Amino acid sequence: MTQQHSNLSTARQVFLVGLTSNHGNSTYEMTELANLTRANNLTPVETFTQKLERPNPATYFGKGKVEELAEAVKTYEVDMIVANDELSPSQIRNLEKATQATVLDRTGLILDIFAQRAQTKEAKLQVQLARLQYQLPRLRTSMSVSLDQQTGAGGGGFTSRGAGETKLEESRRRITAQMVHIRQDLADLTKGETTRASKRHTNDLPNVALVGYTNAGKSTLMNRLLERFGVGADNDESKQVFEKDMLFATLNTTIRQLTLPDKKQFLLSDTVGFVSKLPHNLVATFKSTLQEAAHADLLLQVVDISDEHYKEMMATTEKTLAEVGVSDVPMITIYNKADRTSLSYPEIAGDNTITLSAIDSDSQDTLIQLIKHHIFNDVETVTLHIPFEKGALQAKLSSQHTFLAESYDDTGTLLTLELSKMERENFAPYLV
Ligand SMILES: Nc1nc2c(ncn2[C@@H]2O[C@H](COP(=O)(O)OP(=O)(O)OP(=O)(O)O)[C@@H](O)[C@H]2O)c(=O)[nH]1
Ligand SMILES: [Mg+2]
Repeated sequence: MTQQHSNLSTARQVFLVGLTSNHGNSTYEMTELANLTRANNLTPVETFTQKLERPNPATYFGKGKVEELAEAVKTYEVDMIVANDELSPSQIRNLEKATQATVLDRTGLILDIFAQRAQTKEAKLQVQLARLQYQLPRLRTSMSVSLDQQTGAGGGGFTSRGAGETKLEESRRRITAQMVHIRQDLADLTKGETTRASKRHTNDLPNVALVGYTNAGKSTLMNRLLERFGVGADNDESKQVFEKDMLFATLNTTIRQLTLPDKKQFLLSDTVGFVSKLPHNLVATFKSTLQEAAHADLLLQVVDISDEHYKEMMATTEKTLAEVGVSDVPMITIYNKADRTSLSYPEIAGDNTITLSAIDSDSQDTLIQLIKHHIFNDVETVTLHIPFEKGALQAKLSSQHTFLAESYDDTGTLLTLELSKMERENFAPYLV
């Protein structure tokens, strides 16, 4: 079913439907749903909401509202409805029957967008797996829809049922087998990932991770910092990431090394952005991508301060981070896109907050100072004794530090230099 939606013409008009309740923020969620809908090349023309504490188990909306919706579908000649929640297979089926329109739920919508955006092999496999998981219990619905269309029948008549049942089981088996395959491919890929991740950790450079709501400006900030400080020995380090004014521009994690003018270095990672009610099976399949932040020494939460819903976006980000198990990592909040507001920038408030514009070089400098304050605040002058046979270690230290003193004894070199707490722990065996 979801494949059909991806192939639609750009102008397809749809209705948005959602529930409001006493808790939750439905205005923001419906705005977000409209943005997600546009991101999937659909045009929302009207929004229908109903105040219900819980969705109607059969039809999502209550009876009267469903009738109103069916009327409107006829009047506006709209043939698709997008719901703000994940619906059960039977809710979709019943609502489709009552309104004669195709029903796409929030999960299907987000999965479609992810499928269109996925670029890397890992992201493609992750989306494919999440999609199959979503489709498996919904096979009957999607089949009856496609059968209806093929035969031109109104309601999936009895004649096609026998053949359909067998086909259904065959499809289930095929999908399950496909899922096993994809899981294996992902496991093989992730094995490489883990090796890379552990390499990064022995690399003893501080890890700083950009996180935040989709479209907040994470990739833009990454690129602007790379242009100025991405001068690693490996040319690849300065390679730019994809930035664009669209939801979910980034679906993978990129890690780059930054070298500041005083030789201090750290790793910066950019990753997939968040949205509220991120489908559970997407969170599960993207867990390894989303979890990059869990290993960080410092999080940079990028917030689009020019968006009136920025507070809800921050709450969404924090909720998603907790969901993927990121906790107790220090965080700087970056109020970005200040150039679109009347706020003055760059401006630091306290230790953990900065208002700035990613595209302004003063802002970038101020941000770097703040990052340095966090990750290099615990430097102490120490002396290390590096045995002569550890020449590579000494070379590495010299590429990352300025030595305050250097001398020799019978077995090795004595180096006096400034090291962070983390580095002191890593070099503990060599401390004098
Ligand atoms: N005016 C202004 N625009 C910005 C700023 N930072 C980012 N943008 C724009 O915001 C849009 C989204 O930027 P991205 O960097 O792709 O956002 P992202 O957070 O990486 O988004 P996802 O990858 O979708 O999670 C782009 O059109 C950027 O040009 C800023 O400081 N000021
Ligand atoms: Mg991005």
